[in-house]
Amino acid sequence: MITVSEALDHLFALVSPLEPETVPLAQAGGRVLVKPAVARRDQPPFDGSAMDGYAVRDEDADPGASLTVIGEAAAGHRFGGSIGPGQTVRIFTGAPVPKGASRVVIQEDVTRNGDQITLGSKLDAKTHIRPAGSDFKIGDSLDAPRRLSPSDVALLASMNIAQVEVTRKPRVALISTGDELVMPGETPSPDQIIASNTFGLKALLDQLGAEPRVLPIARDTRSSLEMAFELAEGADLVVTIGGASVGDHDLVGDVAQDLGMQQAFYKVAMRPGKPLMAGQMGDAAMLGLPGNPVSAMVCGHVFMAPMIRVMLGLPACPAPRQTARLGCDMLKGGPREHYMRAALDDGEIVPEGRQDSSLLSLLAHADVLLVRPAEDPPRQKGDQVEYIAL
Ligand SMILES: Nc1nc2c(c(=O)[nH]1)N[C@H]1C(S)=C(S)[C@@H](COP(=O)(O)OP(=O)(O)OC[C@H]3O[C@@H](n4cnc5c(N)ncnc54)[C@H](O)[C@@H]3O)O[C@H]1N2
Ligand code: MOO
Repeated sequence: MITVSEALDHLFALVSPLEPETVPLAQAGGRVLVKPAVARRDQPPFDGSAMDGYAVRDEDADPGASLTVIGEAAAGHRFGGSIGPGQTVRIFTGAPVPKGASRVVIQEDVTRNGDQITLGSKLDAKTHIRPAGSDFKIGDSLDAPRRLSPSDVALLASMNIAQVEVTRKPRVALISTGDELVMPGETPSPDQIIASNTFGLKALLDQLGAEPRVLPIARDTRSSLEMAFELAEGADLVVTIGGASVGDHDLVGDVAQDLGMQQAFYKVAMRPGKPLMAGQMGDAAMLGLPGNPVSAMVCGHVFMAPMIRVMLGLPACPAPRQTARLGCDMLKGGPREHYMRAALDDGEIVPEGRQDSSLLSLLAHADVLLVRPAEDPPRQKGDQVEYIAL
């Protein structure tokens, strides 16, 4: 059996960044920017007022001074003239600061009477002016590759970038396998259960920015599996669920190989997720996940997600790990790297008592996957341990 890290190296060799496409900014959130986006203007494009008040010359900004209001500057409407000695312009937040003014006195510090104002006895030291280009300047850029956050999208809009080049979404075909499965909402026979991890993986793929397609469930026969692989035609990644182990009805690996799948590996020294397989199938990468619901979901986070990130043009990295303080003692670990459902509370991590790979309810309640290396020695409360956020 190979290690998780060796398996990831094989998987990264099976995928490469997809081609770019251009999308309107309104559809750019969550997509991966392909090349740096360069600002087409300065922001703000003028020295602007940060407050509602009165624009004044520095020389006139004395406590108690009386000034004459000669006009108004509002957001979108500048005052065309300039301010001379003893003069002021009524100004609002976002308006260009008139020529001659070097500060804005907030209206709370002013008494107005007709076109005369009197400055208060205490003025703050701030200019309340945002200099031109103080946010960004023409030519400043947002670097790529980068998954565009809501804040990034706002920044791009501000840079007057209406369309962006992003990586095409990876097309992923999800094939559930097994005579025991029915789709959610259907009526199972007494021996059947509902396909669950299929939909968990679909949600994960949506979140990762892929384009998942849930195919009809393949039954435990060669012909049904062959048909499912046929339906997966056109996918960049084909993900099968179940039928990966050594039982008489576990046919996925055999059928895939008969259809030309070049196997990269089978079985990984991890728990859960041991009977994982992967390979190249025509133009697509193939990832065969174990059927146990938690195994499939854990492999989704540990293997499928990093593959998708590479296809999106992001760096080839394992799922990011963080560290936390263990909240209890743990006995010696086993021979396989163990991904344990755990609670993380106030910086302290505590694994669930039960770790059977069929228990989805525990996965749904877990905050993180605590990662124990193979042959981990006994651990004490307070030790630092690694985890992957869910
Ligand atoms: N003799 C051995 N038996 C098993 C081994 C082994 O090493 N030797 N490994 C066990 C491990 S570990 C796992 S994991 C499972 C993986 O088996 P398969 O990938 O062949 O999965 P199935 O047998 O098809 O299903 C296992 C389990 O999961 C349920 N399942 C399958 N697909 C779904 C789905 N889409 N949604 C919900 N539940 C699903 C299925 O009904 C089974 O209960 O093998 C062990 N056996
Ligand atoms: O690896 Mo299985 O995936 O332990 O349940």
